[in-house]
Amino acid sequence: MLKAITGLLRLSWRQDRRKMTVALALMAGNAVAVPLAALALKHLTDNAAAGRVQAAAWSGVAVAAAAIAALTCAHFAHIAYFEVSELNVLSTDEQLIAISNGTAHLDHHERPEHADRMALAQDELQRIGEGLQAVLTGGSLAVSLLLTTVLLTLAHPALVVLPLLAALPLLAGRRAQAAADRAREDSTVDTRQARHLFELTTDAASAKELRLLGLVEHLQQRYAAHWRRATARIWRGELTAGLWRAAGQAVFACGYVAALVLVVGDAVRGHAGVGDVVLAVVLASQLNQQVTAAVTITQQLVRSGRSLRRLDDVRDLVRAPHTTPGAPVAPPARLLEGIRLRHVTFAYPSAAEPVLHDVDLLLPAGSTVAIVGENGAGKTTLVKLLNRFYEPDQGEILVDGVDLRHLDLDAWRARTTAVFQDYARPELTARLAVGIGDLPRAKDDTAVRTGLARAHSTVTEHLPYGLDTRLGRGHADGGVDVSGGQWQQFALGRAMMRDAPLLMVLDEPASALDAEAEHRLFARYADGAARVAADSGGVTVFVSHRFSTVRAADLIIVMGDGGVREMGTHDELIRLDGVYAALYATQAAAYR
Ligand SMILES: Nc1ncnc2c1ncn2[C@@H]1O[C@H](COP(=O)(O)OP(=O)(O)OP(=O)(O)O)[C@@H](O)[C@H]1O
Repeated sequence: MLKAITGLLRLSWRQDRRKMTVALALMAGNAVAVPLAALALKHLTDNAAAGRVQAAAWSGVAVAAAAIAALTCAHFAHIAYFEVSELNVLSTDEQLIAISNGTAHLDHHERPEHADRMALAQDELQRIGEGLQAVLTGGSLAVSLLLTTVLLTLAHPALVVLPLLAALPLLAGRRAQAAADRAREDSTVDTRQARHLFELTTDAASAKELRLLGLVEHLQQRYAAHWRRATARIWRGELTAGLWRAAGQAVFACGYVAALVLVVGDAVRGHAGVGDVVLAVVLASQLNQQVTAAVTITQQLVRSGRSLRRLDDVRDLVRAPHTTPGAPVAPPARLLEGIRLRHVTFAYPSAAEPVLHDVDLLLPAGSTVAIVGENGAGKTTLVKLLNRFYEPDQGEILVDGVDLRHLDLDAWRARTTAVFQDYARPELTARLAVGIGDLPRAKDDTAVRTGLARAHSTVTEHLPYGLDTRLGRGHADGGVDVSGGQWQQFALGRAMMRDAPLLMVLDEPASALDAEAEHRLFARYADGAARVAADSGGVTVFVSHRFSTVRAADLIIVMGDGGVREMGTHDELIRLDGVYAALYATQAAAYR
């Protein structure tokens, strides 16, 4: 908890020192004012009982002043730290984004725990705003408690025990919070499943399939089952937490009653004045409120500490950034030989079996290479290795003879471009949705139009405001919903923004098009690729399931059984009469 407090204070101090100083001063004022009001009340009572009118009047003024200070200081402090709290939320969100994207690796994104931890961190970090309030109120409470203890001891030495008893509800409160948090955590898998099912059943993309397959009721039942399981777990956790809290409060309540009996007894025996009784009654009831508040504050602090630790949980999954052995080498201006995979073996970090085993091949400079193979054969994995999202466990990838691991990663990425199956759908203007393919020229209309022309796309011509059209529904002034095929064209345009890439990956970039349209696209694209290849010797890698498209490639790689099964031109592979020839014949027959 101490780490959470210092972490939150450091974070807030960085946001705005002036506002933090004001807030700290006002909270200190609040801390002192509350017990002082009780002390002033004791004097008021004693003076009134002794008939000292003027002194009683001054004591009355002191009571009023302390009471007003207690009320207003906390209020104005809140105004001072509110903005800092909001900035804290922004700052932790930014940290989360930075951590999640802080490595060139991809594996954390592809692990289910990452989605879980991100969802949890995102949810909980929204509440980090209350963390600062908890720290300041907690600090103020600690000072108040200290003063209250001193004053109580002055009223009767035995009353020093009372604040110690206050520790029990605090400890019980921590146990309670831990139980509630554990239950929440245990239910995240169910909550995530329920959320996914909710999205699936309300998403326009799946609506058709769900109706046709008659799945709606089934999915609804599964959604309800997950939700019920999650809710039951959370309820059990909250019940345990409630029992812990009640037990803690009960112990303190017994001490409170005993304290009052003690002081009243003293007064009856004439050892204490009426003012002392008033002081003890007021302080003990203040203490009760302070303890109740302290329990809540402790819970908030534990939660804030946990929220801050969520950042570390996400950070733990994100592997260290790629390191380059030795000084990074700049990628070649022009490819002369090509990209060679030498005995490459690769297994995903979460899997035991390698997806690629001893793959040995050359993607010649300036060529168009098609990769085919059944689902799960490792085609996408191969192109992910070429982009260095992962690194081979054995073997090496050589770019004109230089190990990819020795190349300056940012410089290599700047010379590659790609369209993946799961392309991004950035809800920006049409211009930016394409332009961000080459950030420095993102707003350059000519460059954007060139990108779209290279992708043979006329997608923006059908939009109401051309390049200025806002895509998607997430805009205050309305946006345009575009189809899956149109999003894909934006992704293609984006990939074509960069001039003279050394590697262009098109991983089923035309899956939203029909076979004929894909074939035409690829044929036209191959012309463009030849032009690019003439400039930079760049390699174009095309992943497709459609053999009519594939046949035009300079080199066709057939993947399967964890490696390359066949390799050659279309004619060579047909002559070979192996897997490719058989699959080609099957697809050709289907189209006839
Ligand atoms: N992040 C990952 N973690 C673990 N295993 C993975 C991961 N990504 C893919 N795989 C597994 O690796 C194998 C190859 O996947 P890959 O996506 O490369 O196949 P593919 O040939 O591109 O398939 P498709 O034609 O369906 O796109 C599959 O068995 C897949 O389940």
